Amino acid sequence: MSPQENTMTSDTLLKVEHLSMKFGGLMAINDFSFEAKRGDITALIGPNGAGKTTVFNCITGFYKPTMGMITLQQKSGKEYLLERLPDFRITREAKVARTFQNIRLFSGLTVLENLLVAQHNKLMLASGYTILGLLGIGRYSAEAKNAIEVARYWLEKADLIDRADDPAGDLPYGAQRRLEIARAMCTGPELLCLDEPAAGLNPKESLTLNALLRGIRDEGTSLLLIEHDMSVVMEISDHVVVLEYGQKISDGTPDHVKNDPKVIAAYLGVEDEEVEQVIADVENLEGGTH
Ligand SMILES: Nc1ncnc2c1ncn2[C@@H]1O[C@H](COP(=O)(O)OP(=O)(O)OP(=O)(O)O)[C@@H](O)[C@H]1O
Repeated sequence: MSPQENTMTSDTLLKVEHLSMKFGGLMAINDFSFEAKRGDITALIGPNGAGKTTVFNCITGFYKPTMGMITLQQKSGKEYLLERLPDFRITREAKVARTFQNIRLFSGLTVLENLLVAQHNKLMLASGYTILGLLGIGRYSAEAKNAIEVARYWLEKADLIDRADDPAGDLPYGAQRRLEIARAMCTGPELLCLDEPAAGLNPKESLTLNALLRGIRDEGTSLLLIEHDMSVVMEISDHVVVLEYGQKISDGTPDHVKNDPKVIAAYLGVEDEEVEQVIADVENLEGGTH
């Protein structure tokens, strides 16, 4: 491993350095480094099995990496070494929220209740963990009111306010995805990690999702997403990082990555020496269609 350089600037939100993750004999992530800037939507892409979810699981504390360092710098300048924290502290203190590939809502609770459960920690703290606190004496009732305001705010943003009292399980698939994102936002994250948010969405739902994600970024929460839907990635990302076989093969703007021969080769599954031929073929095809 090369010596660590301290290149954190005030706009660096997340810095992943020399990350490696081994499962038995399989090196799923191999010396992977990248940075995500505050205020950006950063996309992590790559073919199936490239290691994207493993990177997410290391950032959010579900896995402890075999090697490497993951630093999160909050707006206040406070830094957290995520690889050293248990997952609940990554959520609560470092303020990293996530959603999963499979929807994980409380389907029997209403849409609003799902958002209030997300704020449970804050409410319990305000109660002082006492029965008098819970009965509304002290800070609890003010916090409970605030929790409903926060929930309302994100329901409006996610275009779900009309469904607030319906069971979450009754919502269409795309609306459930937005509810998961709204629920994560109720925890007030600095970084929101989304694992394939557009999976299974129809084109209209996909557009609504794009608008929600841009809105979240514009309000000051940075996003890191894994996504297979390239139209979503190219449309909303500020920065794209590409993984193949656990290693970084490209890193830059959507336009840079889209035209990178290594990325084209990885997605088409061709050998490096065949890339130039593939690009020439693609250019010929494009020429033929003008
Ligand atoms: N808990 C685990 N135990 C053993 N191997 C694992 C584990 N998690 C992931 N892997 C392996 O690590 C490699 C990377 O998997 P990962 O799920 O991170 O890829 P991915 O890029 O997210 O794939 P996909 O796009 O298909 O979701 C794969 O070979 C996978 O089988």
